[in-house]
Amino acid sequence: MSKPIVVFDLDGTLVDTAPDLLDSLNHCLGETGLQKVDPVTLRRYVGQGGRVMIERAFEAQQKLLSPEQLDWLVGIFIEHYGANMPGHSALYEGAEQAMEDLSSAGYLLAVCTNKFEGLSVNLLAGLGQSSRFSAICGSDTFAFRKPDPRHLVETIRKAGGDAERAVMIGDSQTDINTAKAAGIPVIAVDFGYSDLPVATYEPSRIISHYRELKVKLADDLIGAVNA
Ligand SMILES: O=C(O)COP(=O)(O)O
Ligand SMILES: [Mg+2]
Repeated sequence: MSKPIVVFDLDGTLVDTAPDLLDSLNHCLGETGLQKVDPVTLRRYVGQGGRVMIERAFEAQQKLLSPEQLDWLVGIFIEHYGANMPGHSALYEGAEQAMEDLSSAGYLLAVCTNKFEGLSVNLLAGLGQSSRFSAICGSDTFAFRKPDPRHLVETIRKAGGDAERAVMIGDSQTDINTAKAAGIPVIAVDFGYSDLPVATYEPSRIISHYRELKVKLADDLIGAVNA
C-alpha cells in the first residue's frame, strides 16, 4: 500500500507570497498605465495563477486586454517575479514543523498550485524546502489546473501517492472545490487569500495555525473517507 499524502496549495497556504505578488503585479500594471492594486484587493485576484490575476486587474479597472497584450504582461510578470525570489515571501509559522511531523509519521508531501511550475520550484528551493516534496505541480504542469480535480489527482499520482489516502490543504474556494470534486478531504487555512471567509465553501476542517495540522487530523480525515 502506498504512503498517505498531504498535498499543499502554495500561495496563501504554505507560503505568504502576497507582498511579492503585489510588487510584480503592480510592476506589470505600471507598464500599461493602470492604477496600482492594494494588498486587500490582491486577495480577490489570486487563486487561479498569474495570468488570471492580471486579467482580473484589467477587468476591475474596466480596461480592455488583448490576448497578445496578456501574453506580453505574463512574460513581464514572470521575469519580475522570478528575478526577485524568494523576496519577502516566507513559510507560514509552524509550517516547517508540521511538515517534519507528517514526514516522520510516513506521509508523502506534495504541492498542487496554480502558480507556474518553474516559479513554484524556484520559490520552494529559495526557501530551502523543495527536497521535502515528492511532486511540485503548477498551473502549467498538466493540460488542466485547479479547480479541475485532475490537477490534484495527477499531482498525487506523480508523488507516488494514492488519492484514497490523501488530504488537501488550501486557502481558497479553488482549492476546496478541487478537493471536493476529487472526493478528497480538504483542510482550509483561514489566514490565506480567500475573498470570503473559507467557512463559506464548507471545507472538511478549518485551521488558523499550523500547530493545528496534527498527524492525527490527517489520519482521521483519511480514515473517515475509508470507513
Ligand atoms: O498564485 C495564484 O494565483 C494561485 O496560487 P496557489 O494555487 O498556490 O494559491
Ligand atoms: Mg492559494
